[in-house]
Amino acid sequence: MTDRTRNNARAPHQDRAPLILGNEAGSFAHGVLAERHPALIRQVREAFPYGPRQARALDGLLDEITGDAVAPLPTTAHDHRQWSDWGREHVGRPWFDAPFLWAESYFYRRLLGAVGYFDDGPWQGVDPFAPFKRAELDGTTVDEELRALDALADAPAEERANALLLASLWGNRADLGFRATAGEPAPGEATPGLVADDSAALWSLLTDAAPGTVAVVADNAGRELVPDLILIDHLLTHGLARRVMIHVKPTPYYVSDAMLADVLDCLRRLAGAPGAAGRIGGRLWEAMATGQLEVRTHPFFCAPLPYEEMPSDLREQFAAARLTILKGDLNYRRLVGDRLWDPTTPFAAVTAHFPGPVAALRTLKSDVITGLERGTVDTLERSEAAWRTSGTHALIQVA
Ligand SMILES: O=P(O)(O)OC[C@H]1O[C@](O)(CO)[C@@H](O)[C@@H]1O
Repeated sequence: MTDRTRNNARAPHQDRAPLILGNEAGSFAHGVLAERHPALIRQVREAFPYGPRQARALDGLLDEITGDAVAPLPTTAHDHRQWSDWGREHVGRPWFDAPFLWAESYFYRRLLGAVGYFDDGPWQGVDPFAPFKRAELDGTTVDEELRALDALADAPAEERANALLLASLWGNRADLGFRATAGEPAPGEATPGLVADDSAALWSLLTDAAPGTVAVVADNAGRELVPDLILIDHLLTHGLARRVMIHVKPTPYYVSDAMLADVLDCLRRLAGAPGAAGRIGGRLWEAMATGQLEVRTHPFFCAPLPYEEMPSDLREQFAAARLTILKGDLNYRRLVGDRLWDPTTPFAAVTAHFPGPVAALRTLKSDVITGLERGTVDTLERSEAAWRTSGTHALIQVA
């Protein structure tokens, strides 16, 4: 048992920070529920020639989320019981009054229901976000990013490692959910900056003297997953990890979140590229075949719950890892709790529930933040109003 598994007590700050709800007009959370979700329904409706039943269901969901109370899942749904348990306090009440994390997660579940994702029939398992993910992965930006690997091939190992870590970190900026609202600027247009940088602590946990298993909890597909896979290749080829488990979503979620199909698309994209990228793709393909790289998934990854409430089978997997790398904003919210923390609340305190060493690699795209120095917070507050949510800033935090 590690120190962390023994230290399962609630962080002392846990009960003091309020949960983020969607009902404060002008807040980031309210904007997501009031603007991004309706825009996303319209985009999905246009991206497929859905039949009348699906179109009606999407229109109904649009009406519901913009005015009506939260409706339950149909009793025939495979996960009806689970969601009625999770939604006991929210079903029948306004969408905006629910915790932001719950409302977003349930929205994606309902969207999948509307397009028939779980129903018997030809639309079963058709990812409503696949056209957006595919367009991004096929884009020329990915070509440029892959070509840049050639220049890095001869760089000293440490420089290369840090460049790949930063590429994986900033890959989180390319989140398609951000693009749902027309006219919203793409994240990261301003000068990027790290608000916390524990990269030295991260590397110190990964030693080639006794490499262990590294868990990577992936976030977005495409332009985030490609650099994640490249970083994983670096860990494996330099003996910094004996095995890597990459955890992905079991069903489509938050628009661009990665599933197994997306991992395979990215591997094909890499393997089919010229130069260093192609070699990396070939090695990763082989690593999958030998089990050195393993894709895993779990229903908990689409649950509206913080990691503190993860089930024991997942907890055991993370406890066994030398390091778990959690990618992205949503994983961060679920790691520390979707709460309006004082930004100086220690990251180690709010992640004490996690069963093993954990690193968060995240661009800032929601109000949640912990572990900052007071001076950093003061500078950020003076410099830019939207530093918490615009994706212009990022962090690497380790505990
Ligand atoms: O892909 P990421 O980095 O998890 O970001 C998803 C983010 O999108 C939002 O849901 C808004 O749509 C954020 O609140 C959320 O955390």
